Amino acid sequence: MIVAENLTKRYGSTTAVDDVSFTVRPGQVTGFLGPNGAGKSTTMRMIVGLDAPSAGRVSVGGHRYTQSRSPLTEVGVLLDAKAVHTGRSARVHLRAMAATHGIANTRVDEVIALTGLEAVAGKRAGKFSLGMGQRLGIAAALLGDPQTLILDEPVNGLDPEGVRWVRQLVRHLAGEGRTVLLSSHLMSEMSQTADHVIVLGRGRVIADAPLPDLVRAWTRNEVLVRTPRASDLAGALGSPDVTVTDAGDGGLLVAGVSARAIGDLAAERGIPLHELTPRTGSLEEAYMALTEGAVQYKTKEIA
Ligand SMILES: Nc1ncnc2c1ncn2[C@@H]1O[C@H](COP(=O)(O)OP(=O)(O)OP(=O)(O)O)[C@@H](O)[C@H]1O
Repeated sequence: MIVAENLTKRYGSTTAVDDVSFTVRPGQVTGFLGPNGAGKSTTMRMIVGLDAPSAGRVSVGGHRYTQSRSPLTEVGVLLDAKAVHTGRSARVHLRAMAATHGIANTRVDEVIALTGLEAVAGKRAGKFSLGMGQRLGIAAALLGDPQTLILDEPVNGLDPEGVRWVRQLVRHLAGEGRTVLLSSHLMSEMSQTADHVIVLGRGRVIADAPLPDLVRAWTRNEVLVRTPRASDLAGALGSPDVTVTDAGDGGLLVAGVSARAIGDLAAERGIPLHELTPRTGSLEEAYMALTEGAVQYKTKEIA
Protein backbone atom coordinates (compact mmCIF):
# COMPACT_ATOMS: atom_id res chain seq x y z
CA MET A 1 0.00 0.00 0.00
CA ILE A 2 1.23 3.48 -0.86
CA VAL A 3 -0.18 6.33 1.21
CA ALA A 4 0.50 9.95 0.27
CA GLU A 5 -0.65 12.64 2.69
CA ASN A 6 -0.63 16.30 1.74
CA LEU A 7 2.40 15.70 -0.43
CA THR A 8 3.85 18.91 -1.84
CA LYS A 9 6.94 19.65 -3.92
CA ARG A 10 8.08 23.11 -4.88
CA TYR A 11 10.95 23.91 -7.22
CA GLY A 12 11.59 27.60 -6.70
CA SER A 13 8.37 29.34 -7.71
CA THR A 14 6.96 26.18 -9.40
CA THR A 15 4.69 24.00 -7.29
CA ALA A 16 5.10 20.69 -9.09
CA VAL A 17 2.98 18.72 -6.59
CA ASP A 18 0.41 20.60 -4.57
CA ASP A 19 -1.08 19.06 -1.40
CA VAL A 20 -1.66 15.64 -2.91
CA SER A 21 -3.25 12.82 -0.88
CA PHE A 22 -4.12 9.35 -2.15
CA THR A 23 -3.90 5.66 -1.30
CA VAL A 24 -2.71 3.02 -3.77
CA ARG A 25 -4.19 -0.31 -2.69
CA PRO A 26 -2.81 -3.81 -3.11
CA GLY A 27 -4.43 -6.35 -5.40
CA GLN A 28 -5.17 -3.92 -8.19
CA VAL A 29 -3.45 -1.91 -10.88
CA THR A 30 -3.69 1.82 -10.23
CA GLY A 31 -3.16 4.03 -13.25
CA PHE A 32 -1.46 7.37 -12.66
CA LEU A 33 -2.60 9.82 -15.32
CA GLY A 34 -2.26 13.48 -16.10
CA PRO A 35 -1.08 15.91 -18.77
CA ASN A 36 2.61 16.65 -19.33
CA GLY A 37 4.02 18.47 -16.34
CA ALA A 38 1.11 17.47 -14.04
CA GLY A 39 3.49 16.15 -11.39
CA LYS A 40 3.33 12.37 -11.88
CA SER A 41 7.08 11.73 -12.08
CA THR A 42 7.78 14.13 -9.23
CA THR A 43 5.24 12.28 -7.06
CA MET A 44 6.78 8.92 -8.00
CA ARG A 45 10.24 10.22 -7.21
CA MET A 46 9.05 11.35 -3.78
CA ILE A 47 7.46 7.95 -3.14
CA VAL A 48 10.86 6.31 -3.57
CA GLY A 49 12.84 9.02 -1.80
CA LEU A 50 14.62 10.42 -4.87
CA ASP A 51 13.08 13.81 -4.12
CA ALA A 52 12.31 15.13 -0.66
CA PRO A 53 8.81 16.57 -0.21
CA SER A 54 8.59 20.29 0.58
CA ALA A 55 5.64 19.33 2.79
CA GLY A 56 3.57 16.25 3.58
CA ARG A 57 4.65 12.63 3.64
CA VAL A 58 4.39 9.38 1.74
CA SER A 59 4.81 5.80 2.92
CA VAL A 60 5.14 2.46 1.16
CA GLY A 61 4.12 -0.61 3.13
CA GLY A 62 3.71 1.47 6.26
CA HIS A 63 7.06 3.25 6.32
CA ARG A 64 9.13 5.71 4.33
CA TYR A 65 10.91 4.09 1.40
CA THR A 66 14.26 5.53 2.47
CA GLN A 67 13.88 3.74 5.82
CA SER A 68 13.59 0.39 4.05
CA ARG A 69 16.45 -2.02 4.82
CA SER A 70 15.91 -3.91 1.61
CA PRO A 71 14.31 -1.56 -0.92
CA LEU A 72 14.68 -3.84 -3.95
CA THR A 73 12.69 -6.63 -2.35
CA GLU A 74 9.98 -4.26 -1.12
CA VAL A 75 9.49 -1.89 -4.03
CA GLY A 76 10.30 -2.39 -7.69
CA VAL A 77 10.85 0.90 -9.45
CA LEU A 78 11.06 1.92 -13.09
CA LEU A 79 11.41 5.66 -13.21
CA ASP A 80 13.83 6.59 -15.93
CA ALA A 81 14.80 3.70 -18.15
CA LYS A 82 17.72 5.76 -19.49
CA ALA A 83 19.20 5.71 -16.00
CA VAL A 84 20.14 2.07 -16.46
CA HIS A 85 22.10 2.76 -19.64
CA THR A 86 25.56 1.64 -18.84
CA GLY A 87 28.78 0.28 -20.26
CA ARG A 88 28.04 -3.01 -18.54
CA SER A 89 26.08 -5.81 -20.13
CA ALA A 90 22.47 -6.16 -19.05
CA ARG A 91 23.32 -9.37 -17.16
CA VAL A 92 26.27 -7.81 -15.32
CA HIS A 93 24.19 -4.72 -14.49
CA LEU A 94 21.42 -6.89 -13.00
CA ARG A 95 23.93 -9.10 -11.16
CA ALA A 96 25.53 -6.01 -9.60
CA MET A 97 22.12 -4.83 -8.43
CA ALA A 98 21.25 -8.30 -7.13
CA ALA A 99 24.53 -8.54 -5.20
CA THR A 100 23.67 -5.44 -3.15
CA HIS A 101 20.63 -7.29 -1.79
CA GLY A 102 21.95 -10.85 -1.58
CA ILE A 103 19.72 -11.85 -4.50
CA ALA A 104 20.88 -15.04 -6.26
CA ASN A 105 22.13 -15.00 -9.85
CA THR A 106 19.41 -17.54 -10.68
CA ARG A 107 16.87 -14.75 -10.06
CA VAL A 108 18.81 -12.55 -12.50
CA ASP A 109 18.44 -15.27 -15.13
CA GLU A 110 14.74 -15.55 -14.28
CA VAL A 111 14.02 -11.86 -14.83
CA ILE A 112 16.11 -11.85 -18.02
CA ALA A 113 13.94 -14.70 -19.34
CA LEU A 114 10.75 -13.08 -18.10
CA THR A 115 11.48 -9.80 -19.87
CA GLY A 116 12.61 -11.47 -23.11
CA LEU A 117 16.19 -10.22 -22.87
CA GLU A 118 18.00 -13.59 -23.20
CA ALA A 119 19.34 -12.88 -26.68
CA VAL A 120 20.83 -9.52 -25.71
CA ALA A 121 21.71 -10.04 -22.03
CA GLY A 122 25.43 -10.16 -22.90
CA LYS A 123 25.36 -6.90 -24.87
CA ARG A 124 26.27 -3.52 -23.45
CA ALA A 125 23.10 -2.01 -22.03
CA GLY A 126 24.23 1.41 -23.29
CA LYS A 127 23.71 0.15 -26.84
CA PHE A 128 20.14 -0.96 -26.18
CA SER A 129 17.20 0.36 -28.17
CA LEU A 130 14.53 2.30 -26.27
CA GLY A 131 12.37 -0.82 -25.97
CA MET A 132 15.23 -3.04 -24.82
CA GLY A 133 16.27 -0.44 -22.25
CA GLN A 134 12.70 -0.37 -21.05
CA ARG A 135 12.65 -4.16 -20.70
CA LEU A 136 15.91 -3.99 -18.75
CA GLY A 137 14.39 -1.36 -16.44
CA ILE A 138 11.40 -3.64 -15.87
CA ALA A 139 13.74 -6.59 -15.23
CA ALA A 140 15.53 -4.49 -12.59
CA ALA A 141 12.20 -3.54 -10.99
CA LEU A 142 11.20 -7.21 -10.76
CA LEU A 143 14.57 -8.44 -9.49
CA GLY A 144 13.69 -8.45 -5.79
CA ASP A 145 10.22 -9.96 -6.36
CA PRO A 146 8.77 -6.89 -4.63
CA GLN A 147 5.34 -6.45 -3.07
CA THR A 148 4.97 -2.98 -4.62
CA LEU A 149 5.74 -1.85 -8.17
CA ILE A 150 6.05 1.75 -9.32
CA LEU A 151 6.38 1.99 -13.07
CA ASP A 152 6.64 5.36 -14.83
CA GLU A 153 5.64 4.91 -18.47
CA PRO A 154 6.72 1.25 -18.68
CA VAL A 155 5.34 0.79 -22.19
CA ASN A 156 7.14 3.80 -23.62
CA GLY A 157 9.07 2.55 -26.66
CA LEU A 158 7.82 -1.01 -26.48
CA ASP A 159 6.53 -2.79 -29.56
CA PRO A 160 2.93 -4.10 -29.55
CA GLU A 161 4.06 -7.48 -28.20
CA GLY A 162 5.93 -5.69 -25.41
CA VAL A 163 2.96 -3.47 -24.59
CA ARG A 164 0.73 -6.51 -24.30
CA TRP A 165 3.32 -8.31 -22.21
CA VAL A 166 3.50 -5.39 -19.71
CA ARG A 167 -0.30 -5.37 -19.49
CA GLN A 168 -0.44 -9.10 -18.76
CA LEU A 169 2.49 -8.87 -16.36
CA VAL A 170 1.08 -6.07 -14.21
CA ARG A 171 -2.38 -7.64 -14.16
CA HIS A 172 -0.79 -10.90 -13.04
CA LEU A 173 1.26 -9.14 -10.35
CA ALA A 174 -1.81 -7.32 -9.03
CA GLY A 175 -3.70 -10.61 -9.11
CA GLU A 176 -1.09 -12.00 -6.74
CA GLY A 177 -2.05 -9.25 -4.30
CA ARG A 178 0.75 -6.79 -5.08
CA THR A 179 0.40 -3.03 -5.23
CA VAL A 180 1.00 -1.63 -8.72
CA LEU A 181 1.19 2.06 -9.60
CA LEU A 182 1.62 2.68 -13.29
CA SER A 183 1.78 5.86 -15.33
CA SER A 184 1.09 6.08 -19.04
CA HIS A 185 -0.22 8.56 -21.57
CA LEU A 186 -1.75 5.76 -23.64
CA MET A 187 -5.39 5.85 -22.64
CA SER A 188 -6.53 2.84 -24.65
CA GLU A 189 -3.77 0.79 -23.04
CA MET A 190 -4.54 2.14 -19.60
CA SER A 191 -8.22 1.31 -20.01
CA GLN A 192 -7.26 -2.34 -20.56
CA THR A 193 -4.77 -2.42 -17.70
CA ALA A 194 -5.93 -0.34 -14.73
CA ASP A 195 -8.65 -1.11 -12.19
CA HIS A 196 -8.41 2.26 -10.51
CA VAL A 197 -7.10 5.62 -11.70
CA ILE A 198 -5.65 8.68 -10.05
CA VAL A 199 -5.52 11.74 -12.29
CA LEU A 200 -3.25 14.69 -11.58
CA GLY A 201 -3.71 18.12 -13.10
CA ARG A 202 -1.34 21.01 -12.38
CA GLY A 203 0.03 19.21 -9.34
CA ARG A 204 -3.33 18.38 -7.79
CA VAL A 205 -5.47 15.24 -7.65
CA ILE A 206 -8.41 15.89 -9.96
CA ALA A 207 -9.84 12.35 -9.86
CA ASP A 208 -9.31 9.22 -7.79
CA ALA A 209 -11.82 6.52 -8.65
CA PRO A 210 -12.36 3.02 -10.01
CA LEU A 211 -11.85 3.24 -13.77
CA PRO A 212 -15.43 2.31 -14.79
CA ASP A 213 -16.86 4.90 -12.35
CA LEU A 214 -14.62 7.61 -13.78
CA VAL A 215 -15.61 6.78 -17.36
CA ARG A 216 -19.29 6.74 -16.41
CA ALA A 217 -19.06 10.08 -14.61
CA TRP A 218 -17.17 11.93 -17.34
CA THR A 219 -18.66 10.60 -20.54
CA ARG A 220 -22.15 10.19 -21.78
CA ASN A 221 -23.61 7.08 -23.25
CA GLU A 222 -25.08 7.56 -26.67
CA VAL A 223 -26.94 5.39 -29.11
CA LEU A 224 -26.29 5.48 -32.83
CA VAL A 225 -29.54 4.96 -34.69
CA ARG A 226 -30.05 4.60 -38.41
CA THR A 227 -33.49 4.80 -39.91
CA PRO A 228 -34.90 5.96 -43.24
CA ARG A 229 -37.35 8.06 -41.17
CA ALA A 230 -34.82 10.00 -39.10
CA SER A 231 -36.91 13.14 -38.67
CA ASP A 232 -39.94 11.10 -37.50
CA LEU A 233 -37.82 9.29 -34.93
CA ALA A 234 -36.13 12.51 -33.79
CA GLY A 235 -39.59 14.06 -33.32
CA ALA A 236 -40.84 11.03 -31.38
CA LEU A 237 -37.80 11.19 -29.10
CA GLY A 238 -38.28 14.89 -28.38
CA SER A 239 -37.99 15.50 -24.63
CA PRO A 240 -35.93 17.91 -22.51
CA ASP A 241 -33.74 15.01 -21.24
CA VAL A 242 -32.95 13.65 -24.68
CA THR A 243 -30.52 15.14 -27.18
CA VAL A 244 -30.52 14.06 -30.77
CA THR A 245 -27.71 15.08 -33.11
CA ASP A 246 -27.14 14.32 -36.75
CA ALA A 247 -24.37 11.72 -37.08
CA GLY A 248 -24.31 12.10 -40.87
CA ASP A 249 -25.13 9.42 -43.41
CA GLY A 250 -28.73 9.13 -42.18
CA GLY A 251 -27.61 8.39 -38.64
CA LEU A 252 -28.70 9.99 -35.38
CA LEU A 253 -26.73 10.12 -32.15
CA VAL A 254 -29.14 9.96 -29.26
CA ALA A 255 -28.17 10.71 -25.65
CA GLY A 256 -30.34 10.48 -22.57
CA VAL A 257 -32.35 7.39 -23.45
CA SER A 258 -31.43 3.71 -23.68
CA ALA A 259 -31.16 1.69 -26.89
CA ARG A 260 -33.99 -0.51 -25.62
CA ALA A 261 -36.32 2.45 -25.13
CA ILE A 262 -35.48 3.80 -28.59
CA GLY A 263 -36.17 0.37 -30.11
CA ASP A 264 -39.50 0.08 -28.28
CA LEU A 265 -40.58 3.57 -29.30
CA ALA A 266 -39.63 2.97 -32.92
CA ALA A 267 -41.62 -0.29 -32.93
CA GLU A 268 -44.64 1.44 -31.40
CA ARG A 269 -44.58 4.11 -34.11
CA GLY A 270 -43.86 1.66 -36.91
CA ILE A 271 -40.53 3.37 -37.70
CA PRO A 272 -38.07 0.90 -39.25
CA LEU A 273 -34.58 0.82 -37.69
CA HIS A 274 -31.55 -0.19 -39.71
CA GLU A 275 -29.08 0.18 -36.85
CA LEU A 276 -29.28 0.60 -33.07
CA THR A 277 -25.82 0.66 -31.50
CA PRO A 278 -25.15 1.69 -27.89
CA ARG A 279 -21.85 3.57 -27.56
CA THR A 280 -20.22 3.73 -24.17
CA GLY A 281 -17.69 6.43 -23.42
CA SER A 282 -13.97 5.66 -23.39
CA LEU A 283 -11.30 6.44 -20.83
CA GLU A 284 -9.76 8.80 -23.39
CA GLU A 285 -13.00 10.80 -23.64
CA ALA A 286 -13.33 10.89 -19.85
CA TYR A 287 -9.70 11.95 -19.48
CA MET A 288 -10.02 14.72 -22.07
CA ALA A 289 -13.14 16.10 -20.38
CA LEU A 290 -11.61 15.84 -16.94
CA THR A 291 -8.28 17.47 -17.75
CA GLU A 292 -9.60 20.15 -20.09
CA GLY A 293 -8.74 22.96 -17.70
CA ALA A 294 -5.56 21.35 -16.43
CA VAL A 295 -3.58 20.99 -19.64
CA GLN A 296 -0.50 23.15 -19.43
CA TYR A 297 0.84 22.70 -22.95
CA LYS A 298 -2.14 23.10 -25.24
CA THR A 299 -1.87 22.13 -28.87
CA LYS A 300 -3.72 23.77 -31.70
CA GLU A 301 -6.91 22.02 -32.79
CA ILE A 302 -6.49 20.50 -36.25
CA ALA A 303 -9.50 21.35 -38.37
N1 LIG B 1 14.15 19.04 -10.96
C1 LIG B 1 13.22 19.96 -11.29
N2 LIG B 1 13.48 21.28 -11.20
C2 LIG B 1 12.56 22.19 -11.52
N3 LIG B 1 11.32 21.91 -11.95
C3 LIG B 1 10.99 20.62 -12.06
C4 LIG B 1 11.92 19.56 -11.75
N4 LIG B 1 11.30 18.38 -11.95
C5 LIG B 1 10.05 18.67 -12.38
N5 LIG B 1 9.87 20.01 -12.45
C6 LIG B 1 8.63 20.70 -12.86
O1 LIG B 1 7.59 20.15 -12.09
C7 LIG B 1 6.40 20.01 -12.87
C8 LIG B 1 5.94 18.57 -12.83
O2 LIG B 1 6.82 17.76 -13.61
P1 LIG B 1 6.71 16.18 -13.68
O3 LIG B 1 7.88 15.70 -14.49
O4 LIG B 1 6.53 15.62 -12.34
O5 LIG B 1 5.37 16.00 -14.51
P2 LIG B 1 4.80 14.69 -15.21
O6 LIG B 1 3.34 14.65 -14.87
O7 LIG B 1 5.61 13.51 -14.87
O8 LIG B 1 4.96 15.08 -16.74
P3 LIG B 1 5.23 14.16 -18.05
O9 LIG B 1 3.92 13.52 -18.37
O10 LIG B 1 5.62 15.17 -19.08
O11 LIG B 1 6.32 13.18 -17.72
C9 LIG B 1 6.73 20.55 -14.25
O12 LIG B 1 6.32 21.89 -14.31
C10 LIG B 1 8.24 20.42 -14.30
O13 LIG B 1 8.77 21.39 -15.17
